[in-house]
Amino acid sequence: MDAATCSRVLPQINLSHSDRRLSAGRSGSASCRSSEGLKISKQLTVSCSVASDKGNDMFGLSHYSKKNPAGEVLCPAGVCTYGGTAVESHSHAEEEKVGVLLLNLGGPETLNDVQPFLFNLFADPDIIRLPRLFRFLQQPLAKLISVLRAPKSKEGYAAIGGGSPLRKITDEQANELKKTLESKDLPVNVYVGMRYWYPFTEEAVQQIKKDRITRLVVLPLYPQFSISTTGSSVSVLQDIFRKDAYLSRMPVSIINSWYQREGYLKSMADLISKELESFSEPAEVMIFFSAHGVPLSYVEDAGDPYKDQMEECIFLIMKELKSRGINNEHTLAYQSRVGPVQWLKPYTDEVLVELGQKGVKSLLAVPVSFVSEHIETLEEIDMEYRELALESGIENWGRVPALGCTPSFITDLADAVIEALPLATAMSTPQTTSEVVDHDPLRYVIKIFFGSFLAFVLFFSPKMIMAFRNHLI
Ligand SMILES: C=CC1=C(C)c2cc3[nH]c(cc4nc(cc5[nH]c(cc1n2)c(C)c5CCC(=O)O)C(CCC(=O)O)=C4C)c(C)c3C=C
Ligand SMILES: [Fe+2]
Repeated sequence: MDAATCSRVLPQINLSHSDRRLSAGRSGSASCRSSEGLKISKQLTVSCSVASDKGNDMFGLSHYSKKNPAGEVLCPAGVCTYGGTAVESHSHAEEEKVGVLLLNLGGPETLNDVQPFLFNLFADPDIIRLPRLFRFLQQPLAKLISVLRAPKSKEGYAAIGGGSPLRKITDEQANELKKTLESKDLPVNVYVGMRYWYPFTEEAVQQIKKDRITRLVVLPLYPQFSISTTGSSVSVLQDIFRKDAYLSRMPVSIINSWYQREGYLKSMADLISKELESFSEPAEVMIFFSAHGVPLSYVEDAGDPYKDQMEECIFLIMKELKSRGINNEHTLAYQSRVGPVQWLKPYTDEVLVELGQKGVKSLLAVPVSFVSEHIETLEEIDMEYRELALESGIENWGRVPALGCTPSFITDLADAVIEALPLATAMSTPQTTSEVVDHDPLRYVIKIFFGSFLAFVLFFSPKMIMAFRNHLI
């Protein structure tokens, strides 16, 4: 187990752990924009908790925010600020130093990174959601699944050049965003914090603290909110912030989702219409939106707004295309399922086969849940799904590139930051009752005892093992 994996195993992440990871000599801090802090002379208005309520109501998603175990306002759509007491900026006399923190998933940079990266991913309780009783099994299970999954994942990463391009692309987006904000008279430091690989979110936050940032906008690079992506990254951030006196007082504004922004929708429509032109008969092309899936239980049991937001996003992109006279047929399907449970349907591979059988001859694949090229665009869509589509009778295949550093898109992100900045309030939250209860040793022993018994029955039943073998190897 390397230093990264080891530090991930620690149940409570705090800044001293990330210190250790930084000193392990990896290049994590390189991505943090730590240039000399830039200053804003104008005094910013500080918002109050009304902003978060508005965010929830606006999208009708307050059911999920109520489920936040810490009892905090975590609105899944729009800009979210913290419901606690609005804290004014650190000092009226001091000048603001604004930071923007881009949150992303992270990806293995070499084939040797693949298994520890997968371990970090499966050790995330927002990715494998075990009942409370089984939580202590999270890390052994993550180890088991990451080892089982690694050979298939390595094949995929080998096929796209031996590692994920995510870090490079996210760094480029950070640079472009910084330049664009500067051109709009907002000097900022832009930081990159990854959830499962370098530079980890903890490292970025460490740098934010060192740079004495006084106001922060958090921008997850996922257009739609899911518990498994933005939700997970924001939880990590909350954990770090609530344990640190300086950070817990810092005004923060989190942009939980931004799929409904006009600039994003127009940028997507631009890419789609441009790509349609490469077909001999553009009007005959089926526009095939392929989104990363999530297990069905996220939506049905946990109230994940991801599916609703995805469907609304597709509706809005198609509306924009229609306003430009593009009236092609379209469909939405979900890709990249992992493990033995049911995921959001319809599945991309099954729909491609059906469309081929129905006589669709031209198809344009549009990755829609992520804004960078990554393994699931470069390998899964460009190689696996393309081959499947051609075998199924589709003759003309195209794929829309991810937004990456498309200027109109970066400009829209910059506008989103500018709009979110005045809404920032302190993130400070007290420790929750459930966290306190977890420290009761008797309850802990009882949980371990019954949990082990149930886990043995469940995980080592032949059905379960077959399910993992079928899907994971
Ligand atoms: C909106 C985007 C994403 C959602 C939702 C999401 C949920 C999710 N993912 C897994 C399991 C894996 N994801 C993997 C890679 C991966 N996932 C996303 C995005 C979303 N995931 C991206 C951008 C990437 C690629 C990173 C890169 O290196 O390029 C992987 C590893 C690759 C593989 O083996 O297929 C796994 C595993 C789950 C279980 C999940 C929801 C619960
Ligand atoms: Fe994923």
